[in-house]
Amino acid sequence: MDLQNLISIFTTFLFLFMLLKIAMKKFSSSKDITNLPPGPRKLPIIGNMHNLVGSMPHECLRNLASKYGPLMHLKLGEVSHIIVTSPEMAQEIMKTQDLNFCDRPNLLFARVMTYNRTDIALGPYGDYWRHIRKICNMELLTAKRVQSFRHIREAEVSELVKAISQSQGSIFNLSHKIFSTTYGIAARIVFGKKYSYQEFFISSIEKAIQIGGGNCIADLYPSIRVVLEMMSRDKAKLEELYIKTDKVLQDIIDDHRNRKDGKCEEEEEGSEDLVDVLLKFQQIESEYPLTDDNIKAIIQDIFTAGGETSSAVVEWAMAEMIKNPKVMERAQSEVRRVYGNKGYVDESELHQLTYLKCIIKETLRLHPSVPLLLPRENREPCQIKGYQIPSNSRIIINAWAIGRDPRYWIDAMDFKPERFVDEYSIDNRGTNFEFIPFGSGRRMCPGIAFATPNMELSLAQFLYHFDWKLPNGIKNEELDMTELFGMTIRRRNDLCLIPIIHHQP
Ligand code: HEM
Repeated sequence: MDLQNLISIFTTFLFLFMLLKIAMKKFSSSKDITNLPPGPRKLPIIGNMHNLVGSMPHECLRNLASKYGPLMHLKLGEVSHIIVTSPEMAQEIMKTQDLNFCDRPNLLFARVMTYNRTDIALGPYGDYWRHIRKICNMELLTAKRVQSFRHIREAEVSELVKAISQSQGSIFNLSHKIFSTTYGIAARIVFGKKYSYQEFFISSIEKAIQIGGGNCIADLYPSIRVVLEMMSRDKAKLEELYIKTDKVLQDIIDDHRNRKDGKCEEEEEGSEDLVDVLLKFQQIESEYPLTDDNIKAIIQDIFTAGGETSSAVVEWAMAEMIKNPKVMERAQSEVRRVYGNKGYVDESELHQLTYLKCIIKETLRLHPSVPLLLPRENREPCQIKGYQIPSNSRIIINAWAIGRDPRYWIDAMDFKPERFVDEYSIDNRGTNFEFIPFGSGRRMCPGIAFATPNMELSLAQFLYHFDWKLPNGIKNEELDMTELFGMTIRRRNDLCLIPIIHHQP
C-alpha cells in the first residue's frame, strides 16, 4: 500500500470518526432540551452556519432576529449560540443573570494570543480574573491616572492638527492620521514611548483577529477540537503571530526592567506608564503574583482596545458631521465659542462641550465600535422568558442592532445628536439597555474614562481649527458610509477630506 492510499484511508477514517462523535453529541445533548429559543431550521453537522453566509455578522444576525425574535437560538457546528437583540433580553443577560453569564468562551484565538486566557477581555471569570480586573479598575484606568496622561494627549493631538494644517486646501487622509495618533497616545501611556515596531505589532494583532476573531472551525466543534486544530492551519498561523507579538511585548518589559537610572530620554517625565505600574505590582506579595506573561496579556489588551476603539468613533463622528452639515456647524460654533480666542484647544474646557458629547453618544449609537460586544458564556443552564438556555451557550448581544431599532429610537437611522440633548440622562454606562456600546455588568468595558478625552480632544481640535470639505465635488449627502467588520467596525473607505484653516494651529 503506497503513502497516498494510507493518507486517504486515514482521512476517511478521521472524517467518519468525527461525524460519529458529532452525531453522538447531538443525540445526547438534544434529548433533554425541549424549549430552546426560536431560530432557523438546523442542518445536520453544520447547524445554522449556512444562515450566516453573505452580509456582515451584525447585519446578518439582525436580519435573522427580525424573523425569529429578540432571543434567538442558532447552532453553529455543535455549539449553541444565543443571539440577543432587545434591551429587555440584554438586561436579563447583563444584569438580572449577570453572574451566570459573565464567562467568556474558550476560543482558539484567546488560548494562543492572550497567554492562555490570562488577559482581562477574554479570560474566564474567576479569582484570577477578578484580581486583574481590580488592578485595571483601581490602578490602571482610574480617572486620576487618565488625568495624569493629559499632556501626552494634548501633545499628540496638537501634532496631528499641525500636520493637517500643512495640507490646507488639499486632500488629507484623516482616517490614517486618526488611527496613528490614537495608537501613538496609547503607546506612550501604556509602554512609555512610541516603539518603532508599533505598526508591525498592530498589524499582527489585526491578522490574528482575522484568523481567530470570527468563528474558527475548531471553536465550533469542541468535541473534536484537537483533531480540527491539527487539520486546519489556523492554530499554526496564530502561533506564528503570537511568537512575533510576544517578542515585542517582552522587549518592552525588559526595556523597563533594565533601565538603571530611571527613564531614558524619549520617555515621559512626571507620569508612570502602565508597564511601570504593573511591574511594581509584580513586587507586591499577593495570592496571584503577576508573571511577565500576565503583564503582557494585560498591556496587549489595553494598548489594542485603547488605540482601536476610540479611533473608530472619531472617524465615524467626522464622517457623520460631514454628511450632516448642520450638526457640524452647531458643533463648530460650540467649540469656537467655548475656546474663543484662546487660539488652541486643551482639555481644560472639554467639560463645557455638551453638544460634542451628544455627537459622540449618537456616533456610538449608530456605530458602536464593538457591534456584537464580546461573546459571553453561561456556566449553568438557565431559563430566560420561559426558554431554556443550555450551559456553555455562547451569548452574542447585538448592540449595533439594538441601537438602530425603530422600536426604541425615533428616526432611528438618522444622525441626530439632539436626541441626547433632550434626553441627556440616557448614558452609555450600562444602565440604559437600549444603548450599550460599552456593554454592561461585570464584563463591561473598563476603558470609558480612558477613551473619552481621546475622542473629545481630537474632535474639538478638528472643529476649532478647520472647516472641512469633501474632495472631487462629492456632495455631503453622497458620502459613502459602508462599514468594514474587523477588530472594530470601521469605515470601508478611508475618510479623505480637504481642511480649510479657521484658527491657525
Ligand atoms: C469608544 C471606545 C470603546 C468602546 C466602544 C469599547 C467597547 C467595549 C465593549 C463593547 C466591551 C465588551 C463589554 C461586554 O462584553 O459586555 C469592552 C471590553 C473591554 N474594553 Fe473597551 N471599549 C472602548 C475603549 C476601551 C479602552 C480605551 C480600553 C482600555 C484602555 C478598553 C478596555 C477594555 C477591556 C480591558 C475590556 C474587557 C472587559 C472584561 O471582559 O472584563 N476599552 N469594550
